[in-house]
Amino acid sequence: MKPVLKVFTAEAIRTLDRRAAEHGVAPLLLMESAGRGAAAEISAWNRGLATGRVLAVCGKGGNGGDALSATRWLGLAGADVQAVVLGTPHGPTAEQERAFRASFPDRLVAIRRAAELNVLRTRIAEADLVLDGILGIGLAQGARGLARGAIEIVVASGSPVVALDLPSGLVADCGAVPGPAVRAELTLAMGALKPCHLLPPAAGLCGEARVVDVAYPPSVWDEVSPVAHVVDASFCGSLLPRRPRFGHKGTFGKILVVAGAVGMAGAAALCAEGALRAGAGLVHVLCPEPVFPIVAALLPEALVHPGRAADGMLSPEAAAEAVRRAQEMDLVVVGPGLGRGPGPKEVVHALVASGVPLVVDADALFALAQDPSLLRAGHGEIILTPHVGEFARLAAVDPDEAMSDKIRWARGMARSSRATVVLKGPPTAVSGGGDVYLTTTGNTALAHGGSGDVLAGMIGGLWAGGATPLAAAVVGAYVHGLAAELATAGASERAALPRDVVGSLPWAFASIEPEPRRDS
Ligand SMILES: NC(=O)C1=CN([C@@H]2O[C@H](COP(=O)(O)OP(=O)(O)OC[C@H]3O[C@@H](n4cnc5c(N)ncnc54)[C@H](OP(=O)(O)O)[C@@H]3O)[C@@H](O)[C@H]2O)[C@@H](O)CC1
Ligand SMILES: [K+]
Repeated sequence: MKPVLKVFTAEAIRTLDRRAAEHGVAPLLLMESAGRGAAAEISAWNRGLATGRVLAVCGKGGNGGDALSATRWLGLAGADVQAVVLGTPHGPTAEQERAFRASFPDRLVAIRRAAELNVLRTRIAEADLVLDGILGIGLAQGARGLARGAIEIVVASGSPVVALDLPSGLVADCGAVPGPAVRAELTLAMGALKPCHLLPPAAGLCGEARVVDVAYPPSVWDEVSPVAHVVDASFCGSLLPRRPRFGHKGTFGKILVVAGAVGMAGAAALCAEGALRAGAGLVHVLCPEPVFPIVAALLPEALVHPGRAADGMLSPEAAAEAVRRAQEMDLVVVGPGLGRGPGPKEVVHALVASGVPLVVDADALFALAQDPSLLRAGHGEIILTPHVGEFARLAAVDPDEAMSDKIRWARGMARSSRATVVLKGPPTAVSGGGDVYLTTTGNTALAHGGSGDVLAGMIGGLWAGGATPLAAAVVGAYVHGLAAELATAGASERAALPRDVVGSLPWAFASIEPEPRRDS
């Protein structure tokens, strides 16, 4: 079973182009397939706009050539087309310019200097739809010169924009927005998605992203490695641990949740419920004695143990009990609502040093960040589940950098810490140090305190049930997002809470479970 969508860097795309040329497929052939495919996609997306007044804004590079080709095809199908070309095109883009002029004489104007950009302002005011072909994967930093001026005019116009390959001004390989950038309603990624189509904040400028087929010989796809995979329901379904028909609660895994503090009992309960609803057979909770009755009352299915407490948190003396109980379990989820202080720190350190399999979340990540050498020292199998802020603290990196380049950061931390890293979304990036998997399910219902606690529990539940750490992390993140979508079907994302999401998990899992749901 393969993940649906592969994500490629600009460098990988250039390799595809090179390999295609070696197979005798010239750049102009690729460009023409891209342009024609884009025109068909635009027509399917909005026939009204596609047959109205269409203006292509074209750079001198390959992206401009795509726009010229797409616009020529829209014109041949009846649209009223115009093109503005910035600078002097070269290579296949010059061929596209010739072809456009041949079909539509007097409909193409070339701009050579910034002083001439007023022509673009006038044309754009008359257009129903703008095709953005100013810059594509050729941009590695903020746009300069004519291209920058044109981007600013497109942005100021407020016209509906379809971006070819990517909105001009974005850098293909990450989610950073290094300067002025076009905001598109539809982005037509040529051949494959690039990281900028998925990672914020750039992804927010792409609108709907669709992939247009480019005429690469099929075999060249096997010659380049994707930088990430976007997973889907059938892929996640194939990773689900099996549930033998005659299984019992002992078959499906025993988990210890070490969580909770005064004022944060709910975190422990949500985490334990996530574990149970992900299929764990038995879930024990070790929480500070003062919150023990609350956690027990919140979740009748869990076995709750009062731990020694100080300042409303587990005390350093609870560490020995945590390790003792952990050794009787398949794995431990530690961190939700644990609090920050000497007790939680001691408990986390003791669990890491004991070598038990661990899902490390929330305040346990904080404790780890106080002493990152713990992760470099010997430890058992670990899944780290940081949000961007927790990741930034752990990796000593700027949060914006971690967010916009999370594919690279998730893989890097997985390698340096020998852990499975779940860098939470949107999208969530999961890596065990090799391939990176992106889950794009979910919505803003997950932006409520308590969501992460549910996810950490789910990942523990899947892992204890027999999934590999990587599979548990991928499936957990995917299904958690799916449950948020189900919880908000016909309901508001602002009002759907983590307990609604956790309550939707039976249906979210059902939607990915392969048939038959149980093995005999
Ligand atoms: N096989 C193919 O050919 C296929 C190509 N395809 C299409 O081609 C696109 C890639 O084409 P590309 O490589 O020509 O890059 P592209 O994004 O058009 O920009 C190049 C221009 O940008 C300029 N420039 C650079 N930095 C800049 C800056 N900071 N600020 C301002 N300008 C800057 C640079 O100027 P220069 O530095 O040369 O003066 C150069 O003129 C790709 O995204 C896809 O759409 C697909 O159809 C598939 C087949
Ligand atoms: K573009």
